Amino acid sequence: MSALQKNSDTCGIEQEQPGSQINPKVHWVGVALDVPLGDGVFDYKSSDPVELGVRVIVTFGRRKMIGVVVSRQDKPRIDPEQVREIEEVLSDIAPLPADWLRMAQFAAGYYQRPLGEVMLPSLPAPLRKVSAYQGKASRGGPVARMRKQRSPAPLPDLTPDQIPTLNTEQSGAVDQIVACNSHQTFLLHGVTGSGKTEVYLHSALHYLAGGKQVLFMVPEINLTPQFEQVLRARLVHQGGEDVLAVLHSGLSDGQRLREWLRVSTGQARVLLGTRLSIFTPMPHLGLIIVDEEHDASYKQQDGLRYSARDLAVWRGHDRNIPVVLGSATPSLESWHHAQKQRYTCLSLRQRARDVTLPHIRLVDTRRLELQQGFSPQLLEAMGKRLDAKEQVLVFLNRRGYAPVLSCTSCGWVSQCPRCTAYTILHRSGSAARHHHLQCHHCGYHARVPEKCPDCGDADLRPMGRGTQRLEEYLGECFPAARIARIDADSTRLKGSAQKLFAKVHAGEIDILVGTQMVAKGHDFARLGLVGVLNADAMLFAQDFRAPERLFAQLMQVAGRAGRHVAGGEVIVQTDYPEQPVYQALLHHDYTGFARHSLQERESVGLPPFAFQALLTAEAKTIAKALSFLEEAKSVAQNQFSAYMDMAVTFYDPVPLRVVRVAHVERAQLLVESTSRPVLQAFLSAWNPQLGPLANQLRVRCTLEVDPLEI
Ligand SMILES: Nc1ncnc2c1ncn2[C@@H]1O[C@H](COP(=O)(O)OP(=O)(O)OP(=O)(O)O)[C@@H](O)[C@H]1O
Ligand SMILES: [Zn+2]
Repeated sequence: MSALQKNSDTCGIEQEQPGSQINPKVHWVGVALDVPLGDGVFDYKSSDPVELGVRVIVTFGRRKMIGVVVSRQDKPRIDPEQVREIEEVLSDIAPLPADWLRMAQFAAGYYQRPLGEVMLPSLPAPLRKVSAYQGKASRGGPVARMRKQRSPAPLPDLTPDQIPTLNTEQSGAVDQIVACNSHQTFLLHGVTGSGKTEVYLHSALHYLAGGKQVLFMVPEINLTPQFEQVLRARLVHQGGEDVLAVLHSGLSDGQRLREWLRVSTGQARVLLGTRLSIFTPMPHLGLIIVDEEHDASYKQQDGLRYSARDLAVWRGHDRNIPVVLGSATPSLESWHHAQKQRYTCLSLRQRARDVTLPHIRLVDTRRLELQQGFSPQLLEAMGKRLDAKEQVLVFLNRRGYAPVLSCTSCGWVSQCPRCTAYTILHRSGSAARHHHLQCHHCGYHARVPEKCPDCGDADLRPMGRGTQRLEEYLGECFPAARIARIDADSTRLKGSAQKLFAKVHAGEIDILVGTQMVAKGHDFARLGLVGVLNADAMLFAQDFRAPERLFAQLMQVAGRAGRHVAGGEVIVQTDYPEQPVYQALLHHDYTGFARHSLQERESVGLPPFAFQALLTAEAKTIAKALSFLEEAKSVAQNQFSAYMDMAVTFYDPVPLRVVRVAHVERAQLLVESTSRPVLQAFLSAWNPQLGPLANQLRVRCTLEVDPLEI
């Protein structure tokens, strides 16, 4: 066994106890390390007292690592002879504050991860890399190096556009938010274009004036750079040049460190960031805003699978400050909390500008002849809008040229050799060198075969369509129109999404074709018509959240139409116009949709009326994955039967919808309870058994709490 054993008992963060005994000669501490063992906290010693929250360099096994001191104890929990000395105490930044430590501890417990795996990855990379501190290149460490560098040139002083006067609904909402001087969670439910941003801004300015910091979370920043500019322009007048810091995954390590330091020292007062920003220390935090709170990107999908929105509510409660969750289509979880008066609902029912919500038309495609997926109605409406010099948005949530390539004589279809999935035909431009087949699950690339690999026939045809094919077809239909496609392919290069959106905003684009990237948040001024293709694909998905997601997506994309000029229209093509999702959309009826969906969820005991955790297994074969899950289930039923009596229930292990990805086969086991504390207690007991079992059966497993996709 290595010199460092994992602590046998659960090592939480020390609650400061006045007068607690500390050995005068040796100081025993618990250090959280990014190591997937036990609770992620390991014993070390020091001859000097060490503060909680301080970062230290230690040796773990044979490696040097940076860790965070999270506890001090009278004696170590392993043989004192085996405890190593802390090598270096890093004092280039202040100790991580107590509330940050508390939140990390909460997240580790709630999401069932070792504490070190929560803490360390949430810090900017240079602060957790030993090489940044030791060796020739370190030059005093990353913080000192950064201070020596010149600060980036000051940003141009932007004058804000005309600041609108709040309408009655907006000022009512702001009044309630700013009147709150303790914890309260507000659900700002405002229809698309109702001016939620102004409510956030006014509330933020109020807390800034009171000397507080504001955390403003958004699902994505790359897509909405103009929002950052607007925010900056509005804030500098109150908070000075340095007021805004921005954090998202597109920043370099150095940029991220700089922004993190500015916020955690209290210098920058507003942090605009994506989900990772929830873990930034903010000494004067006074308000948290979560825009588009329903957005799935608040949920991290690997490593620590946390929900930044849920942690925001926790943090607000812990710091005793208000939290504002805003959306035109709140998640059913948040809506349910509001219905139960746990959250305070603030409603904006009207659009802020003098326009109504767009008119929605369902085009029944059952008996229609479609041309490349377009109904005659949609094409005609597009023509009219273009003639009137308005912009048109065509929404299809599928990138690539066609979802599969197929042989007309033998029925061969293009399949990924590594996954149970088709390869997608990609074709940007007409030259054959721009054509290839791509797997959207594992990234596999292949050239397009000249003839069928099975029968040799040369007649291979694309089946179905993606955004590239729509773009091509629209070019033929509307040769004079300037068309832009915005999807993950067209925006791969850094800055390209910004450029494309800037062109749309500048009126240099007539038709915008895009995936869900174009659906959110954008305040297009000239967009008159939105056309939605192939929404039905999401209608009958297995996941019980699929209708909720579809409805939110349709409401959001529809909400891009007619925001500044009257007469906006949305055309949704469907084979199932009678479906409740479409009927609710037709009437812009979020409330009705939510009521109906919650009733349904309640009657079958699904979230938010139940709490779930998902155990996923990955193995060489599906049989192995399934047998691990069976074994895990029987461990639960045999060893923890008390929880089964307390309403913890298991579904059967099942293969994932796409079973094999990159040669790995996957299955899942869903656990559910009507009580969150009971589920939590059960998971804490069960989870430590899973790692050893998985090792034994040569399976990789992950446990996810509150999974969004099932
Ligand atoms: N009080 C107001 N008077 C006039 N215009 C306003 C007012 N408040 C906001 N606006 C304008 O209304 C438009 C929509 O506002 P905003 O983008 O904040 O909507 P939103 O509620 O965030 O919508 P979505 O959920 O669709 O993103 C913007 O162009 C904004 O400048
Ligand atoms: Zn693949």
